[in-house]
Amino acid sequence: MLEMKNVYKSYPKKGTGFRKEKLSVLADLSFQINTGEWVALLGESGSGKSTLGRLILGLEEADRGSLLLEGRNATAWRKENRGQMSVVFQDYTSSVNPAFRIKDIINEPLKVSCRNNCIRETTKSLMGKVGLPLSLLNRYPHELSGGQLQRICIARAIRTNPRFLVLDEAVSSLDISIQTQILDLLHQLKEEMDITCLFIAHNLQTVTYLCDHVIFLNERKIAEQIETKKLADVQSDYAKRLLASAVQFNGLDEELRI
Ligand SMILES: Nc1ncnc2c1ncn2[C@@H]1O[C@H](COP(=O)(O)OP(=O)(O)OP(=O)(O)O)[C@@H](O)[C@H]1O
Repeated sequence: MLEMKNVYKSYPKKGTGFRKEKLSVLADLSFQINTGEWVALLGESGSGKSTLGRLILGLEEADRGSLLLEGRNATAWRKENRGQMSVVFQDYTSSVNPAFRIKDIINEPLKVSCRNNCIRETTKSLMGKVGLPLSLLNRYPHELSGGQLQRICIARAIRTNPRFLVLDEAVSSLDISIQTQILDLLHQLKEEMDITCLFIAHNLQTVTYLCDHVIFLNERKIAEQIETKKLADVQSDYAKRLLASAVQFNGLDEELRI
């Protein structure tokens, strides 16, 4: 479905005036995601995960390297497949227009992808799918809880029945019990929909629940890519360290609960 080859990305360094110094964020990055796979992208804060997501979504351009979607140049693919790639961001509040009613927020994607053949869901069935009552449709975003609003963002993301979904820390800012509900919802969507997903995350547990593969991003490069069920066999020092800290944390958590 997606193939990234030798991609480089940098940003101008702030405060360097005319010297035009660059901050290199991704360097010589190559990986692929097969159709139907859910792949987690794990890495420390600032390691370039969201930048990578934005390159895939076409919100930013790589300095060099190539990105293919279903074997086609990504820019051409996106033009030909409007509504077939969507995203859910971490910050559900800023990703909706506060002046829009919920029904208009959910239907926003239809404005850009008006090909009727990709619209298979009614607003009603979509609300059922994300587990929300129809009575919310006439409300405004500030009248919903964080968990409800993130469900609305998910409903909007799947409005056009996309083939590729980017979840950029989509559960990170919700409290634990709501996180669990949203993860269950995503799990259900994974079962029901024919969708390929890049799941950008910090938390290893969310990843093991949802994803088939894990990519560890470290120091601008991919440290390792491995099947989730083989996580115990990671080879790179970075992935080993990240796993060890997660296991330690969970152990502590268990102790605290007792
Ligand atoms: N538009 C931008 N201009 C300049 N620098 C940027 C820009 N976007 C990101 N960066 C820098 O690029 C690096 C990677 O940022 P990015 O947001 O991709 O990391 P991340 O792994 O998603 O972090 P987090 O987990 O904290 O969200 C950071 O050092 C960040 O400050």
